[in-house]
Amino acid sequence: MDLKNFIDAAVGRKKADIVFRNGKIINVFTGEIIENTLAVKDGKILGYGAYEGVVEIDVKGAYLSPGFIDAHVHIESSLTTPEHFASLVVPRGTTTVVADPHEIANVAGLEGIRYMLDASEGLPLECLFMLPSCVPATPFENSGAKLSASDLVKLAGEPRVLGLGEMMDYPSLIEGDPAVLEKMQMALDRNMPIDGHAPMVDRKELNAYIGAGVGTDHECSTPEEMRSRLRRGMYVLIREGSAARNLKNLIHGVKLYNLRRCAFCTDDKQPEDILKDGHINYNIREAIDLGMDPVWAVQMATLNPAECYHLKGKGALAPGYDADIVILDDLKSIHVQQVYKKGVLVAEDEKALFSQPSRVTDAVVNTVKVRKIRAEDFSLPMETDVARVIRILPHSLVTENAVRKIERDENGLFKIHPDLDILKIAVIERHGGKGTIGLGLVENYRLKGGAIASSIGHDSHNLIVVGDRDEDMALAVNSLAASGGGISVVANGELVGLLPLPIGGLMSDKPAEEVSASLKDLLNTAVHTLGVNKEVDPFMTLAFMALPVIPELKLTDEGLFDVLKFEFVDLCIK
Ligand code: HPA
Ligand SMILES: [Mn+2]
Repeated sequence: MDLKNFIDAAVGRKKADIVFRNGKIINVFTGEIIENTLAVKDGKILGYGAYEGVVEIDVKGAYLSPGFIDAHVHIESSLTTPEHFASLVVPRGTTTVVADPHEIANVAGLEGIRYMLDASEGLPLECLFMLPSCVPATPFENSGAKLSASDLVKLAGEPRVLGLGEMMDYPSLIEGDPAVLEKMQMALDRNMPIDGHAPMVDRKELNAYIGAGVGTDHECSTPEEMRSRLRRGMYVLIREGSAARNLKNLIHGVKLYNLRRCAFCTDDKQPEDILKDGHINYNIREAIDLGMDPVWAVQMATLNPAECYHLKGKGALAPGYDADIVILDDLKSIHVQQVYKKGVLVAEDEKALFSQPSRVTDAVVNTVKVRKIRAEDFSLPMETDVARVIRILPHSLVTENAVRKIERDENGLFKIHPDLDILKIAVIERHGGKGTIGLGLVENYRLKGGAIASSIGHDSHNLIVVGDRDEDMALAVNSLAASGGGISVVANGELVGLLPLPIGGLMSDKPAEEVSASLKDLLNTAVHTLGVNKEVDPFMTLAFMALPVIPELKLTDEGLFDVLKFEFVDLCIK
């Protein structure tokens, strides 16, 4: 910033670049809403007062808010590249995100993270990154990369790298695992923030976890869990996404005294949910609808995450701060009229005024490396007719470890029974490694007469397929492998739906609206042609079926995993 220019404009010796007149300015430092003129110079806020500007904008009584900040997001979960993700969220008021690229990192390692840095360069959405601390998420799966402290440190100096990403392997941290402590030390030595992920951890283990340097948690699901973290000085990121929705349960846990340590995040939000409901503006609106003071809600989306991640000059409309400004109709609808990024108009009436095509590198395409899968790969010999079945729960990432009687054919192989809602599920290693295939059984998905496959399988992103016909399962997998990854639907031997996700097997290079429309078509096909249970999001459910850190029973490419016992278990019960 040119100091002389700023000072001349601030004292009025020179004109401001832009002046916003007749606005209600939301002051997140004092909680006031101040009717005044707001002035901007060289992309910075000059402040309030009787300014004249080269450009004068009469906002006619609208509210002026600092740009919204998503405190924790996996951009890849939007199924779109950073360029198209920006076009999706900026018009809804989000001007900065703190992103954890562990999805693409599990597929393409450091080159995957570099891709996210390059693809987000120069966008009106400021994408700041946390280095993924758990790649792979656990030792019980085969990912496309393994990242140690000596790997991560190579990116620690990047200007838009903030800190260390969600420390999901909290058992190893609490046990003092040397490799985990080395990653922690790398961040601590650089005074970098460290994100947490520690559902149900409490008491002395939580003291150890926080005292070692972990500063945030977005996995709280109850006010008690929230309180236990706030009491220990942690920031609590209240999550409202497509997969996990904790806002309603937690928002009343935000009190005047702990407000400053509370922020909003989305974690994982699919394009159609962002198009339908919004992004961080949705979190703000929901909080206000549930009775929260509007300025509190705005502060949780602006100043608090900025302070949490040491984002100097962000999160408020104050002298010298970035002119990231969101113009709102009112403090009820939180409808966004216009968005300014560093003083430049970048969105109006929920439409982006910029367009940056996807910039893709070789490191993140052709990442599905798997042999041709055959129907017989899914034949399932069963020693007994009692099995451990993954029972899917509606609108949840948690599954139940159910014991069920199953049918076997004359050769002792698992046989689909028309009256039993028990399907085969498989996880296939696809990074060109061991080619391992984990086989299991799943209940309450309710698919009939086909198969669904996906290359989104948190966090190792191996291929996941569910079905009641082996040939269709093979066709579903081979179809998405041929498109470099994606989501495929097969019914009665025919491929009836395919959403290519050629970037890492996770993201499309197409605009969000197109991706959303394709996903909606696939969803309709899954429900209406294959009869998949409407209560479960067929693709999101599959996406988390291989994540062995969320209870109770999950499946990785190495086999069936009891998350509570934290060990592999047999499919058959003898
Ligand atoms: N979202 C995406 N990836 C994850 C999550 C999550 O909530 N938890 C562990 N890996
Ligand atoms: Mn993930």
